Amino acid sequence: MAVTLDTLRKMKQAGQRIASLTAYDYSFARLLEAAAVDVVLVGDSLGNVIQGQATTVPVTLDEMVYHTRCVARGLERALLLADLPFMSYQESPQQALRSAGRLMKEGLAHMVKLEGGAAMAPTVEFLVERGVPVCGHLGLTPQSVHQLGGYKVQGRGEAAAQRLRDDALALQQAGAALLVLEAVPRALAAQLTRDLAIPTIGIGAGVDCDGQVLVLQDALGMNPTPARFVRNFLAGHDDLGAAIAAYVQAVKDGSFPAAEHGYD
Ligand SMILES: Nc1nc(=O)c2c([nH]1)NC[C@@H]1CN(c3ccc(C(=O)N[C@@H](CCC(=O)O)C(=O)O)cc3)CN21
Ligand SMILES: CC(C)C(=O)C(=O)O
Ligand SMILES: [Mg+2]
Repeated sequence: MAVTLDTLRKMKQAGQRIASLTAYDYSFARLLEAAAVDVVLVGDSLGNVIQGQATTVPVTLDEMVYHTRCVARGLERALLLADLPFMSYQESPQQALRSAGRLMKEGLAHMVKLEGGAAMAPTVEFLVERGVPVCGHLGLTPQSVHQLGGYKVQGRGEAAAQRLRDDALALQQAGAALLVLEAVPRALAAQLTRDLAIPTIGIGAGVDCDGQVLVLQDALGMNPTPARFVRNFLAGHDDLGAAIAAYVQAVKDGSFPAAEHGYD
């Protein structure tokens, strides 16, 4: 049975963890599908791992559409989530709707993800009211790297934690159906996950999120300078399919992430 927004909601309620990985092409999409990955994300991290760029900032909407369409051809059950790239949605709700429309009509995405908090809530509401499922992304938002001053943990300290809580509630209130939490302290992510009705997907946010996501190349040991939250799942496995199945299993049984993959 296909994974839908309703499936994810019910998984949260039942305490079943959501396994997500990125993919950028048909061949890997098939491998993820075979391993029963629940949510396949065509991330703008393709700027880093496909194009070799330093950040996600230069990634274009045309590039996202192309990779999303490639991935779509390899999927059957998984929910296909695609990132809106930098400056394809920040200008106005109308711009966001046009960009999301391309990811869904040409890329065949089921849902789009955008970075940002309360300031993006009117855009989220505009999309959701017009039939576009939206996933939020809070904490370390890589499109803002030049503003954040690097890839650093977010939400440390009471003021920053309160801002993150307010942002999360604003996104949920606006109709977001899913929320990625990146590089935030474990206790804060746990609290957000408890307080929100919508599922949270963590990356460097501890084991208490409703699901986990990693960049595929990171999970396959291809990152020479991995962040703390990365584990190489290819180690000890004979092929890519077994490595991806091990990731799904570790997310489902709560053995990944371990304490060493998170931030206090
Ligand atoms: N291959 C890849 N994996 C990713 O997870 C990823 C991308 N690319 N591109 C876009 C962003 C950038 N991301 C990053 C990159 C580096 C760190 C990192 O090295 N963090 C350090 C310091 C954290 C701190 O103490 O403040 C770490 O050790 O985790 C985190 C997230 C996450 N995203
Ligand atoms: C790391 C995930 C959450 C992402 O946004 C991406 O791959 O672009
Ligand atoms: Mg992204």
